[in-house]
Amino acid sequence: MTDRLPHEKGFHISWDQIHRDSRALAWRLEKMGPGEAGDWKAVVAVTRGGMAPAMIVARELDIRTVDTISVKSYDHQKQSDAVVLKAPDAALMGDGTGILIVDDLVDSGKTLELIRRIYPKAHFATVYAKPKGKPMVDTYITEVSQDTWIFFPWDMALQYVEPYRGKD
Ligand SMILES: O=P(O)(O)OC[C@H]1O[C@H](OP(=O)(O)OP(=O)(O)O)[C@H](O)[C@@H]1O
Ligand code: HPA
Ligand SMILES: [Mg+2]
Repeated sequence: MTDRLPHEKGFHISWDQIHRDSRALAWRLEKMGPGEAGDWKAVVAVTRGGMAPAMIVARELDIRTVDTISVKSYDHQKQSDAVVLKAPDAALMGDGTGILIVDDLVDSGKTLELIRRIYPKAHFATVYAKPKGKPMVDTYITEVSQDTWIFFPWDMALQYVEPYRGKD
């Protein structure tokens, strides 16, 4: 979904902000992995929005094994109609143990619900979370209200705005 509904508030995130928030996510996830050192086996980005946060998390935590999962959800149909378009490496994933799955945000929770069903033991992390989707996330940084639409820097461009006093 790309259009903002009339009741939705806009929350505009700059590159600097997503970088800071993704770093904060990484620091929170440090030592939370399984095993003695609390390390993660791999980071899996939920494409496409999870790729920038996943890269920043992987860099901060020095994780070199990074894979992707692509989920397509069909808004006009039922939740169960979300499908995996591209799966990560099966041998790497197993049941998800030791795997850190990263997305930019959770909204309805539909995307992560599907991924959770496939990898029940994985750890799910997002930078932003809306209340409805929160039960699907293990770790997140900032909560926004359900009626907020988050605008990410990769979907925006700098543009001219009229001076405030010039508006009618
Ligand atoms: O919790 P949900 O209601 O499932 O929504 C959250 C998902 O929706 C957006 O991705 P989208 O499917 O729009 O694709 P994109 O990442 O390629 O932009 C966002 O990046 C999350 O992955
Ligand atoms: O608030 C949002 N912003 C951008 N993409 C999204 N996909 C679901 N919710 C959102
Ligand atoms: Mg996405």
